[in-house]
Amino acid sequence: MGSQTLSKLPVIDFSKEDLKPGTQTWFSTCKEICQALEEHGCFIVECKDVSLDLHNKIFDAAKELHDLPIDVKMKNFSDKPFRGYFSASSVHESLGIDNVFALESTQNFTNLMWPHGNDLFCTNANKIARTMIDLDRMVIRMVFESYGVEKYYDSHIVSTDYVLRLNKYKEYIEDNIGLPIHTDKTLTTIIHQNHINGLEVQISDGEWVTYDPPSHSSFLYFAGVALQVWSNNRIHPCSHRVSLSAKEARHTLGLVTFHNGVLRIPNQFVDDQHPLKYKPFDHLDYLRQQMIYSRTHKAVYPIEAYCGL
Ligand SMILES: O=C(O)CCC(=O)C(=O)O
Ligand SMILES: [Fe+2]
Repeated sequence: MGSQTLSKLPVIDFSKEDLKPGTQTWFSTCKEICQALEEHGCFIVECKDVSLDLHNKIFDAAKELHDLPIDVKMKNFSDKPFRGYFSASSVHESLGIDNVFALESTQNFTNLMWPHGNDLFCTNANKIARTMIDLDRMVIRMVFESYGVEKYYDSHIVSTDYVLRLNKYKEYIEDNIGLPIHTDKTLTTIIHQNHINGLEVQISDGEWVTYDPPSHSSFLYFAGVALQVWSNNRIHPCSHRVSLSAKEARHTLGLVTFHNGVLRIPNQFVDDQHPLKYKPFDHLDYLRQQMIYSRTHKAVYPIEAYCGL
């Protein structure tokens, strides 16, 4: 953390005092965000909202969670994809707090994991989730304003589901693949990590770049496939992976968002140069079909095959 070298990933500063709707800083930041999403599908955000104390406490709490017995962690079940416990490799484990916008969900999750309660976990998970949701909403608002579709912002937010994932990658032993190369099947993903690097992102010229957060208040923002569909292909998710090399476990928090219902492409994205690329997109159905497809074909279900025109 705290690399002084110039980042190859765009870094967007959200800590400026005058970053308020209508200001010059707001407009220039909106432009930077859309450029970053169109060019790379991701960017680093520097926030001012995460204290070092919260950063440390949430990762202590995440460690305590992952130290629970496996049969307890597996109680974190959901019939919807990407919401409950899963393990993507021999060194990876992930739990999810579904509908994390509601404090009650974090309380229920905490009580499921610790029947005698764990206030420290609940309070800090709720705090970091609120920060990440606010960040996501601000980015989405800026994206909608930039493309001149702000009238759809409120209904879009109402239809967004927020899930907080708590990921652990074991220390490096022999297999260094924490998460294989993928693009996110979400609408958006925000990653916050402890002091162990490992997330690598493929930028637009094909180069793989390690995410080295500038501070404890940094986040990596990713566009998912649903944002690609929504933007009629203006925005593309980028490939990324997690590689392990450290002798210590890597912990990350991921706020993943999904569209609840059918996502339609705003008319503003369609013209002679940009013909309509996709049918209305049912995100949950796509995730379910994607899981079935990947099991039978051992490959990702291409979005064009699912709902391309
Ligand atoms: O944990 C990380 O660093 C990345 C996680 C990720 O890529 C994902 O959950 O899709
Ligand atoms: Fe990812």
